[in-house]
Amino acid sequence: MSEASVAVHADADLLAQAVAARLLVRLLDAQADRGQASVVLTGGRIAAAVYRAVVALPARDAVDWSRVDVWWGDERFLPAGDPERNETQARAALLDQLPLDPARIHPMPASDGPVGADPEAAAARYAEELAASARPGHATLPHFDVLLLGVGEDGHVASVFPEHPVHYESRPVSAVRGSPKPPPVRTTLTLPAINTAEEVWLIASGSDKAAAVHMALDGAGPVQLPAAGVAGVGRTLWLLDRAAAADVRPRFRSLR
Ligand SMILES: O=C(O)[C@H](O)[C@@H](O)[C@H](O)[C@H](O)COP(=O)(O)O
Repeated sequence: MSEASVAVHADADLLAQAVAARLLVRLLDAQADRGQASVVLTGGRIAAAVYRAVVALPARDAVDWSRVDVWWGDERFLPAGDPERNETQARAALLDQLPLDPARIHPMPASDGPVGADPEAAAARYAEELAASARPGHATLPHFDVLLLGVGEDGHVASVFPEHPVHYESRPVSAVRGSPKPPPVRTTLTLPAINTAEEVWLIASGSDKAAAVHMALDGAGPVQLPAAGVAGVGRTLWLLDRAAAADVRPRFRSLR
C-alpha cells in the first residue's frame, strides 16, 4: 500500500487536461515496461471531462491502443446503451474515438444482457471475466496499471458508498442495491479489488468535494468514508482542483 500524494490544479478544466496528459504517459510507460497497458475507468462528470481531454491530445496517437485493456470500476445497472451507464459515457467520450481492440474492452454487464436483470449474477459474471484475464499467480484479477476514481460528496468511490453492506463483501465484484446516488442498483469493484491496482488516481473537482477529500486524507474510517480506504500498490494519487483541495492540510500540499 502506498502513501497518498496530492496534485492540485487551478480549476476543473486544467485538472482534466492534466489528468489526461498523465494518463497517456502512464499508458505509454506501461506499454514500454510490459508491452501492454490496462486502465480501469470510472463514471461521473470529472471522468467525462478527462476522457474528452484525452481524445483532444495529439499525443494520444503515441499509445498503441490495440494493446490497451479497458475495465470499469463500477457501473449503473441499466440497459445497454442507456445514457446513464458509465460504459455509454466512456464509449462516447473516449473509446469510440480510439483504435481499441473491441475484445479488450470489458464493460460490466447491462441489465438487459445475457445474465438478465439480476445484479448479483452480473457481478459474478464480471468477476469471471476478470479472473479469465488474471495474471499468473493472481487467481482472481488482472494487472491494473491505473485505476481511475471519481469521489462523491459523501466520500464514495466507484459504487462503494458510506456504511453500505458492500464493505463486507469479500468477492472482488459486488452488486449494490439502495445506492444513495441514482440509479439505485449498480455493480462495483470492492475496495480490496480496487487496491490491487498498481496506481489509483482519485480525481475530484469543486468545493462540494472539499470536506470528503480533507477527511479521506486525514485518516477517516473507510466504512464511513470509502475514499479513505483506497490505496494503490505503487501509488495513490489525489488529483484535485483548488476548490476540492481547499481543506487539505499543508503536509499534503507539496505538489501544489
Ligand atoms: O457511477 C458513478 O456515478 C461513479 O462511478 C461515481 O463513483 C462517480 O465517479 C462519483 O460520484 C463522482 O462523480 P462526479 O465527478 O460527477 O462528481
